[in-house]
Amino acid sequence: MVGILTAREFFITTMNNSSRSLRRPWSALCISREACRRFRTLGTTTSHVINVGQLCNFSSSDKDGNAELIMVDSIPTLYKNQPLRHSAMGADVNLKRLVSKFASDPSSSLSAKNDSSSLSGFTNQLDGLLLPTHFGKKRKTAHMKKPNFGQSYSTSAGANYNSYLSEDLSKVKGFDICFSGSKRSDAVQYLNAVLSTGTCSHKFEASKCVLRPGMVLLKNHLTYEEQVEIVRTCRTLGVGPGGFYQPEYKDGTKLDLQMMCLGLNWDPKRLTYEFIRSVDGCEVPSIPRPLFCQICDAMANANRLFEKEDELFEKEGEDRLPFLIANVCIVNFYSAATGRLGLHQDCSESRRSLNERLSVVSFSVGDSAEFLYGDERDECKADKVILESGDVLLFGGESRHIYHGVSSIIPNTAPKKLLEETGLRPGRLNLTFREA
Ligand SMILES: O=C(O)CCC(=O)C(=O)O
Ligand SMILES: [Fe+2]
Repeated sequence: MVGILTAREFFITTMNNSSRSLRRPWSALCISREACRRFRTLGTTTSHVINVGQLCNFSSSDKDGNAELIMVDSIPTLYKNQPLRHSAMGADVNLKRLVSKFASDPSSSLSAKNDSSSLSGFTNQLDGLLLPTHFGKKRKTAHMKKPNFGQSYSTSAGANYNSYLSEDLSKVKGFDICFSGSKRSDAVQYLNAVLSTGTCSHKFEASKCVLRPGMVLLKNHLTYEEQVEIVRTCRTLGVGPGGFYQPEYKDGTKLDLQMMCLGLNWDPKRLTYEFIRSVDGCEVPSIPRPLFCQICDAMANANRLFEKEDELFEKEGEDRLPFLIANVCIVNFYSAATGRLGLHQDCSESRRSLNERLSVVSFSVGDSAEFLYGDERDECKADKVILESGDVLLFGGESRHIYHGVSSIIPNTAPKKLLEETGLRPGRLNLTFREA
């Protein structure tokens, strides 16, 4: 039940009370920490304001209990008090339309008339409103060739490439998830060799399935363009301050992956979240706005699936995925050779987030992973699913506290086109979003 408007400094999200986990109708204007600070000092005209961590929600509802898009004064009056009349899952579509209109309407750019001087700092941030390019865009079916698992190639470039598979990433300083320069051309040469073998299979039908109550896998949910953008964004952030590093637990054991956190930092030594990264004192980069749209889209899609099941089996909807307002994104890069993550529960989040069993949303990009999940910390008893590039996995509600982990990365399984276009190293990028 969500629509989202991405601008440079804020986004809008609405839900209605058919989202049972939420149990109250609301609509919200959520803004970045920086804008939020300004907002707090401004006051608003909305019925009530709730502060959730670094986000502000402004909420109200119409008499039917549906969400109403309430704009605060700094937002153009154009859509003020326009009720979103919709039933259940139509909300996101309507709001997207509304939001597109809002974003494309020249009269919606904030005029000085409406602005008190104290608002101008914030309203400046609304200039150049941008809708993410993937909004409402039709999914393209990619026809890409893909090698069989474990296939080996005997070109000299192939040999080079395979040697990167066993590269010891702990020695890489300022870790770059992508190749550049001559390494990149070697990799491309290798990929061309792979593509010309003709042994690759097609894939990429978007599909979805409920793996267990509260756990949904959206196959090939992220478009190819989104995957490219995710690699590029993570690469840029990853080489900067607060970027990728190889973390370790309290006992000094290193994790078999490179990690970077966005929004808040997760400290594997203390198993808590922090604003400043204790390992090196770096500030934590923000979560890039387009990712919020993708999370919301995935949540809405997953819950739609539950709704269908409910209709089919006349159930009451207790399997739904409680909605999160993500303020943390943990980005892991697993090398194809050694990347793994033992079975664990995600339990560093706040008591509220855990008690309400708010969903964790996970994006996979690059090589496929063998993902294990189950009720016990026992790999033998765990179920296994392959997560491929573009897949989105959600677990919340009844499945929020499952044990899960990555037993291995399957080499040579990333979409070749993605590797060619981005230079992504052999391995897998995983982004998990949570509400801390
Ligand atoms: O890589 C994955 O799919 C899982 C990551 C994960 O569980 C975590 O970061 O807590
Ligand atoms: Fe996890």
